[in-house]
Amino acid sequence: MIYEAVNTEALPKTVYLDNNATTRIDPKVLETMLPFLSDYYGNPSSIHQLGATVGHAMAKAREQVQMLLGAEHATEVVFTSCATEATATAIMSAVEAMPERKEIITSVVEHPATLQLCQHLERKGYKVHWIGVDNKGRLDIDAFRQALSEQVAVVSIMWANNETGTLFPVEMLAKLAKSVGAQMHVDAVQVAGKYPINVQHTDIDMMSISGHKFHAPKGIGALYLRRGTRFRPLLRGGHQERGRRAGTENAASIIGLGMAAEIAYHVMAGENARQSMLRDRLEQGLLARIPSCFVTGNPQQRVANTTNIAFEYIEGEALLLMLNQVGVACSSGSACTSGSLEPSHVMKAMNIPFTAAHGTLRFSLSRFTTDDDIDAVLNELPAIVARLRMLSPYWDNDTNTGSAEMFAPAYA
Ligand SMILES: Cc1ncc(COP(=O)(O)O)c(C=O)c1O
Ligand code: FES
Repeated sequence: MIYEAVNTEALPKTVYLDNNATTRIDPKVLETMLPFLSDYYGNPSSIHQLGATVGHAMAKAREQVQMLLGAEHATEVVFTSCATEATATAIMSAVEAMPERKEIITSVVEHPATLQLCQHLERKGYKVHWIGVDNKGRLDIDAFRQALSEQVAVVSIMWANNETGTLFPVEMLAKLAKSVGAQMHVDAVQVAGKYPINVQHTDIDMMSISGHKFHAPKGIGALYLRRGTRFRPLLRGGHQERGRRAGTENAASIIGLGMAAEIAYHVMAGENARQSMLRDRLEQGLLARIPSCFVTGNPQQRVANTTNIAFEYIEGEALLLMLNQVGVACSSGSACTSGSLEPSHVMKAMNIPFTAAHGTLRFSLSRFTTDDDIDAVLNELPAIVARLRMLSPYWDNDTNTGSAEMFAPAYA
């Protein structure tokens, strides 16, 4: 036997609250894709019927994504392999298209796709203005204004933070960027499909989105590229995507992304109302049942599906493992940083105390989240937190309170 199929029957039923890491593919999306993984295998660049069929389906997908983003033209949508590629394309294009400008503005709470690239460019000699946030995760707008000058090639700021869901006022920031002639790139990965976007009526030049965050497959993304934006491709080669992204297209995933965009567009308003009710019930239920915990980020300005809660004096990793044992999947910090013992860069940037930053859990909902999922967490988590606190050196079981100084008077 060449391969062994995964036995999905063996998978336990999961209460899946990790949708900011990735989402399940919507069955309708999968159904739309399947013919393009079997019968319709032509190359969309070919002249013959088999290729043209794929080309037509991709054109429809481009229009579906155009609609989700509120773009003026479908040709402003460039399909990429993921949002990381879209972001790299946007930032590298801006610095290459305007070589006389040697500065970049970004924030300290970006996803590693942006952070790591900007750190790389810093090592290459670019001046990067790292804009900080306050303890609610709100961007320091004064620092942002001060960093603006005609030396800035690109401003790259996320719309919603993947760990806390906190929204940044990117439309206003885009206006400011435009006033100095800088290009504006927005990482809209955690907003697309969850929050209305109408890019046409903004000064945003470029925007990255990722299919797997809204029920399309992993490994497909798109870059919105406003018509007239000075541009240099990251991948050079064939003429695909009008020369803006070479490489034979991932046709089936593009078609899946289109369908996911169309579904999200239609269900968004209702789902936002439904998910924010579920999210608030989860949040308020946990805050009421568990002492010494608090919500991080800005509850007044955030996407509807996310809550990030710090459970003080215990370890997020231990919480995750124990939740996993009872079939609940969520995450601690962001999936990409969870291999490290350091608290996430987002928690550090908000100055969340050490004893709380280590115990943060992110619950992120989707349109597949049910009332029962919320009940499962409300039923299981209080006892898990209590059990872990009994073992915590920072927790006093007599008074049922914690303290950073209890056993470790000096921690850095
Ligand atoms: C805010 C944000 N930006 C970018 C990415 C990267 O997306 P992709 O996995 O498509 O490269 C993610 C996903 O983890 C994200 O949450
Ligand atoms: S790669 Fe998944 S949260 Fe960043």
